[in-house]
Amino acid sequence: MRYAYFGPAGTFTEQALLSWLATNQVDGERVPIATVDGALAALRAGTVDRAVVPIENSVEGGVPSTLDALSAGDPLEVVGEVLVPITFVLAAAAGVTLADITAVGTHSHAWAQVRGWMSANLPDALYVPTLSTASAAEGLSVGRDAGGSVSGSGGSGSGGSRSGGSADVPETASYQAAVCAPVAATTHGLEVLATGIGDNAGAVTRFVVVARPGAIPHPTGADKTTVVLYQREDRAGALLEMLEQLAARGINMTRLESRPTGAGMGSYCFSLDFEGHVLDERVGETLTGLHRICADVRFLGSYPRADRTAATIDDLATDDAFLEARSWLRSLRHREGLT
Ligand SMILES: O=C(O)C(=O)Cc1ccccc1
Repeated sequence: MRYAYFGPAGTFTEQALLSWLATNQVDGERVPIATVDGALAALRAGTVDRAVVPIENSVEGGVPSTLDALSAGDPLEVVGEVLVPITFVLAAAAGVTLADITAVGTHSHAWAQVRGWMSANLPDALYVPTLSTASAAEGLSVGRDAGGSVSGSGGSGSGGSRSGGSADVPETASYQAAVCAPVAATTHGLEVLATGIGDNAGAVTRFVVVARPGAIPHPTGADKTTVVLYQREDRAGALLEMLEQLAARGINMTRLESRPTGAGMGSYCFSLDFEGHVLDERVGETLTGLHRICADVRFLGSYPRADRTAATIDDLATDDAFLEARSWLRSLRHREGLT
């Protein structure tokens, strides 16, 4: 199976993919793609079988590019999730010291998680955004000068290419250090100037394994479902009405985000994860309720939880409770001679 991942090699996303392959004891070809959009586009185009992308961080919250790319375009479905503890290092070419650093390159989510360390240790350093943490490290590696700009013919930097490699590092990039995973520093022959520079030692990022429709895994009892809800009209209580559909069936929500639809100021959709599988009765009833009251419900998959924590199901929300209630209604109608 071919797995696209948000690359290049050495990203946290590659670590997520490696962890997924090891946990599931499967082999897979790893295909690095420099953007989340690009990885999902390759999946939609059928050049890969799965795509692994970051969706949520315990410090920074949702990853907008992923949420938006899943919400629009040809349908895709999440078939698994992976949790990766995040440890950042500050890496630079050999010989560079903290005193030499005037600018630091990294992914925006990484920068947001090292702000405290930066303001204590490199308060004047400029932030240079890069497509990923590993591409920041790549920009400092052999074949480039110490300023992170392209030397010789290695990479055009002119954009256009969406696949891995160096095309995402602009020729004008100018930074002397990268915030990246320890493995990215090693891969690109960089020296580590500081380790554990994240402001939150327990930071975890959640990655999803995405497939084209038709690959939903069977229920395990410890599953999550992801949907995007579009409200019918902007009016008081619309979000509450949607969430009531979950609450009334005893469903625990694990993520909720509002995202602009792009249709105009104030037009939002809601991206959410909740416990349970589409084959669970309480989830099925919730989805039919949401379908009834929403303008659109985009189903984005049911999949086993990475932490394998079984869903907490109230006695009144078990499959048996729903089936018993449904058979009660059937017999009532039958008794009345209506069916
Ligand atoms: O840039 C990377 O390495 C990624 O995989 C995205 C990311 C960035 C920062 C924290 C977690 C994931």
